[in-house]
Amino acid sequence: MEFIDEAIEEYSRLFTDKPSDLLQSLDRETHARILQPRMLSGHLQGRYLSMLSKLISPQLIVEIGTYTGYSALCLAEGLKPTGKLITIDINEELESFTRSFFDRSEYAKQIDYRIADAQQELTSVEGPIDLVFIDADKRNYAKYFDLIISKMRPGGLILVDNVLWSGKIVDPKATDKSTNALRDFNQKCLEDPRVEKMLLPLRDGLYMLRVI
Ligand SMILES: C[S@@+](CC[C@H](N)C(=O)[O-])C[C@H]1O[C@@H](n2cnc3c(N)ncnc32)[C@H](O)[C@@H]1O
Repeated sequence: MEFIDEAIEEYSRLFTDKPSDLLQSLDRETHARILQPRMLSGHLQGRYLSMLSKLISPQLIVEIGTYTGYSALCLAEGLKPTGKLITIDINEELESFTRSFFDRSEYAKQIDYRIADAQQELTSVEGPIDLVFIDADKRNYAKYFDLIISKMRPGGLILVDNVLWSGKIVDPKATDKSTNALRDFNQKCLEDPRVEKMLLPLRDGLYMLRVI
């Protein structure tokens, strides 16, 4: 399901800053060479992540689900000069492709790319975390949230991607495990008094959770 009319989306892209040459190249190469390129955040969401990160000016960003690194490079644009971005992905087959783009970026020294299962890796990440982007396996979103919430800086931001799941979230006929897990996750966040919440219908749905 497309949430926004294609012409409106195209107009929005026209009136939004273009991604860097490196990001445009990463987008093209991912579509040409890597399976499931739809997973890449893309132009509009990427610029949104970059702008939020610049507003926060984070010292520590944690990303769960690197894929080919598009969102990581967007989020890194807002890092403090001494800041660090930890990005975790379980898929070692993407490592050399993704690392080659990180290495060519001006943020190369600030990006700590880890090939690991996020649940295990997150236990060793120390806070305070200023900004989190959860964008991995949907069925474990609640576990990721539980693992990071106590490490967040008060006022920090947790962003969660795909929470509308191509519209399946509101389709009563959709009862697969990922859809149900996302419904439970969204409900859990709604009921959690530790976060302010805003579900933004950008792309596939971005849940914005500000830690109180
Ligand atoms: C939607 S993609 C991430 C897209 C990326 N954030 C972007 O916007 O360009 C999801 C990624 O999560 C990774 N993933 C799935 N299960 C994982 C796990 N248990 N631990 C770490 N990464 C996982 C997948 O390998 C995949 O690359």
